[in-house]
Amino acid sequence: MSSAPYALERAVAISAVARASSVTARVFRLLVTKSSAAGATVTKSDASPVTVGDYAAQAVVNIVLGAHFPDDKIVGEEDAAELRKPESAALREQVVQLANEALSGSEQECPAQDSANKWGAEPLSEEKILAAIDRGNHEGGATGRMWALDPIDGTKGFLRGGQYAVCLALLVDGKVQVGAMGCPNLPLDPKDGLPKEGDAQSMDRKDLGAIFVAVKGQGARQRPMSSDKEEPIQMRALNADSLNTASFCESVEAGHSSHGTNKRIAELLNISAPSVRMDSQAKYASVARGDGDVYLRLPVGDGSYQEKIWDHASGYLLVHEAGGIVSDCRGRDLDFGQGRTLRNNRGVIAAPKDVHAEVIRAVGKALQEEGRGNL
Ligand SMILES: Nc1ncnc2c1ncn2[C@@H]1O[C@H](COP(=O)(O)O)[C@@H](OP(=O)(O)O)[C@H]1O
Ligand SMILES: [Mg+2]
Repeated sequence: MSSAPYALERAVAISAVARASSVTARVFRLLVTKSSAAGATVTKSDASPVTVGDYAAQAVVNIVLGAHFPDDKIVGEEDAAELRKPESAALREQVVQLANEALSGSEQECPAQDSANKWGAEPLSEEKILAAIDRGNHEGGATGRMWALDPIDGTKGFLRGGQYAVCLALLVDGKVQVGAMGCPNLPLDPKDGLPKEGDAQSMDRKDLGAIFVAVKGQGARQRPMSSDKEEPIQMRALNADSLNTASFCESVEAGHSSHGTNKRIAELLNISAPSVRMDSQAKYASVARGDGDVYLRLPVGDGSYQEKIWDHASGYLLVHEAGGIVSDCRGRDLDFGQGRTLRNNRGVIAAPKDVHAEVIRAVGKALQEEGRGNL
């Protein structure tokens, strides 16, 4: 193991994300109905895949973290309250089984050196799995060590067979120090193109699945889901003269980010390429490796929605370490030390560092035009 700062945290985060990503990919395959016919569509049988996948992935990550860093706090999206209800018995059983399967996986499947299985060789009891899920209920804050976890970010993408991400980040005194993101449906090489959503054959492509990892001050890298061959990644370096050649990405969901405002910002910047819509923090990974350049997440309506720290922490560090800046729509740094939400920020803008200020000027102008200059 390297002696670089946060080397152990980095390795454990990769391992946790790899194990959790294998759970989510398995859940998708088990619980959706899928025909093997060419071009067949994937349709989900009900809403349960995401629930089972979320809980099992959060249990796995929290158990791996707990085994290595028992004193660290965890701010996770899920808790086990629903799962503990008598009527959830069947769901609970699936979660326990899936989590135990992922935790017993061999080192080959999860090459990040936690094969010692510090949680023990025996399957964990139902109560231990539920308690592990509930370890994610920390309130966050500006002091100490804590992990932010989104076990399935981009729930809607997951259900559609589109993009989703398992996102984990270590915050120390409110600053992101380590970020790891598993993107099971993202091609390793962007030239291969995104899989067609919901297309069974496309989902079985062997070139899909990447883990992105960054440590503050040590750069950003990507690696395949199933090997430890890492490559550095970098944003495209844009300047004022080339900004009009940029491409930008945004959420698929019109309720999560104002598509109209995003479009106007692109117009103001003379960007003519249409937006790329993608679910989850895979957007951060995509711009961090230069598939696209700018990520626009302009709030809808009065901007009262508070973004969640687990929806941005790992992506924020990836982009910073790949040569970019991530801020809110006024250009303020994201403040991860305010609890479970980014309550001091509104919206999110990620761009290469030399053009970020220019993008923020266009954001301000577009919001003024809409009478939302006070956001
Ligand atoms: N009104 C809103 N504005 C912005 N983000 C929202 C939102 N409502 C939900 N979200 C968040 O948007 C995330 C998905 O991001 P994206 O739209 O980029 O795919 C969701 O994460 P989950 O899918 O983990 O619930 C959810 O936390
Ligand atoms: Mg999320």
